[in-house]
Order: sequence, then structure tokens, then C-alpha cells
Amino acid sequence: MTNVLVLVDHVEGELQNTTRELITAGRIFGQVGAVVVGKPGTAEGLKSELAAAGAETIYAAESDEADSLLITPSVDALSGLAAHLQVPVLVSASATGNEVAGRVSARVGSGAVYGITEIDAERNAKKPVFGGEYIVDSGAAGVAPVFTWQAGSIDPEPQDAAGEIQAVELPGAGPTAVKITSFAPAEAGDRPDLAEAKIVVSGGRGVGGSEGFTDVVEPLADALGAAVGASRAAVDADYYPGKFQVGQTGVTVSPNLYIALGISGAIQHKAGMQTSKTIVAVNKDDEASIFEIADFGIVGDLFNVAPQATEEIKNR
Ligand SMILES: Cc1cc2nc3c(=O)[nH]c(=O)nc-3n(C[C@H](O)[C@H](O)[C@H](O)COP(=O)(O)OP(=O)(O)OC[C@H]3O[C@@H](n4cnc5c(N)ncnc54)[C@H](O)[C@@H]3O)c2cc1C
Repeated sequence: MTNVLVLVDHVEGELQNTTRELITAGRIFGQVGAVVVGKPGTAEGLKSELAAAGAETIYAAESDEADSLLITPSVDALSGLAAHLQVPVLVSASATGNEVAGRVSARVGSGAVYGITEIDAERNAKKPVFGGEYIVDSGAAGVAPVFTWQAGSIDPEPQDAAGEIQAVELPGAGPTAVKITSFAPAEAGDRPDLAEAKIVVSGGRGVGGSEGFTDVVEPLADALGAAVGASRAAVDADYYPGKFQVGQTGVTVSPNLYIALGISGAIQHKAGMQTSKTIVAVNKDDEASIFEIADFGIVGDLFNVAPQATEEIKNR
């Protein structure tokens, strides 16, 4: 029996940590069914990890073209299962996950709530709004409400489960389906993925230029094994590439530790990092609004503070 469906995030068969979070959060409803969409054999490859994470059933929605049809196979698999089982659906609150959620909820005629950080057994969810200034209690009507889950909102708690695989048939691609004809993997580098990183070191306009990122922000990030982020002002000034922008129009992060270097703390920046567990800010303006949400604030020149921190961390 499945009491909640979770869409499995994987990259070419490599399980993403968000799935462990979704399974942990979904357990509040009872038994978790994990939906794997991918090429034939993907579910078998993920079976032991998903069972260890707590998936009772693994729905294998597999086809040779599953990876080349954008999100359509995920929507087909989830909406078919959700309509049949009539249970809530949990998906990551990524750009892809949010789009899947919207389409599934439209197909099954149930509501959707985006970017939640908590949910209870009665399907009441909490979600931060206005940059985390307020927490809204939200519900979604219908037999199979869809919720997108903000990464980093729960610590995964593995719990052995059966992980029994059940095949799910995917409809073939219709004539209007968009097909991906080739993939060119982005250069990932050695740092952790920004959205999933446990520690993020971000630089703002105060970093002063791309060399400030190379000489100050990146060394601190590397000493901590952290991802690097940037404010929009830093991105707009070409200090750092746009894919690293944190905030309302960038990536939303919720790491254990967020270090803001030379960032003023505009509401649009806070929107993407305010739920971080511990926030450390370095700013030479003691009235910068980033200090309102910082757990530790250092009023000082980041070019003095950050390199000292880097050296101290390296010496430990
Ligand atoms: C629709 C919309 C969407 C937006 N989306 C985003 C978004 O997703 N992400 C985002 O970040 N912004 C976003 N913005 C922009 C946002 O409003 C701010 O303009 C931006 O966040 C400011 O970036 P900043 O803090 O780096 O720059 P500034 O506000 O210029 O702050 C720089 C800070 O650095 C400090 N500083 C300078 N030199 C030093 C030094 N040597 N040592 C220590 N501190 C120093 C200064 O005191 C200052 O506080 C958005 C805006 C709009 C209108």
C-alpha cells in the first residue's frame, strides 16, 4: 500500500540527496512510493539506496526515450499513479519539480502548494514567503494534492523499507512532444552543487570584482568544502556567472551555514537564503540589513576578515 508518492531526483541514475529528504518528509503519511523515471534499469540501479532511504515501493516508469522528453514522462507517470492511488504527491521545489507539480495537479484536478518546508499528516503545509519574513499555513484540495519541497528543510532519516519494484507503463511520445536531441554536460568543477550544499559562501558587490571572488571568496569556500554563491549585483557586474546567483530570481539555498561577504541583504537576496540554519555576515556597514538576519555579524572589511578566516580554518 502506498500513502504518498515521491518523485525521485536522479542524474543519469545517481540519486540526489533531495530524494532522501522527500522520503523522510513523506513518511508522515505512511508508506512511501518512490517514482523513478528514466531509461530501463534505472530503478534497479537505485533500488538499494531508495529502500535504505525508506521507500516501500519503487514505481519504475522506464522507457528508452524517458531521458530525452523533458518532463513529460514524469508528468505522465506521476499523474497516472496519483489519480489511481489518490494520495498526496511530493516533488522537489526546483524549476523542473515546480513545473511537474503544476502539470500533475492540473491533470488530476487537485491543488498544488509550492516551496513548502513542513507538512503534517492532515496535508497542512508551511511555506516561507516574502523572503522568509512570514510563514504561511497552506492546504491543497483534491484527492491527490501536490506539494513541492524546498531542499534543505529536513535532515534525511534513513529507515529500511522493502523497496519493491513495480513497473509502470509510460505512454509513447505524442507527435507534439519536445525531444532533446543532444546533451552537453555543464562543467561541474570540484565544488558541491549550490542548491544542495551544506555550506555556501556568497559574495556581493562589496567583493569588488571577479578577482575578489577568485582571491577571497573561492579560497574560503574551498577551505570549508563549500559551494560559492553570488548576489545579483555581483552577477550583473560580471564578477561571477549567473548560475551562481542566490535569491528570488536565482537559486534558493538552505544550507547549514551561509556566509555572506559584502552583501547588503536586500529582500530579494534574503528570499533565497533566509532559511539557512546559521548565517554569518561580513560587511563594513554596521547598518547593512543582512545583520538583521545574521546569527554572527562581523563589521569589517571582507578583504581583511575572510582571508584570516580561511587561514585559520586551513590550520585546523
Ligand atoms: C525583481 C528583482 C529581483 C531580484 N532578484 C535578486 C536575487 O535573486 N538575488 C539578489 O542577490 N538580488 C536580487 N535583486 C537585487 C537586489 O535588490 C539588490 O540590488 C542586490 O541583492 C544587491 O546586491 P549586493 O548586496 O551584492 O550589493 P549592494 O546592495 O551594493 O551591497 C554591497 C554591500 O557590500 C558592502 N561592502 C562594500 N565593500 C565592502 C568590504 N570591503 N568589506 C565588507 N563589506 C563591504 C557594502 O557595505 C554593502 O552593504 C533583485 C531585484 C529585483 C528588483
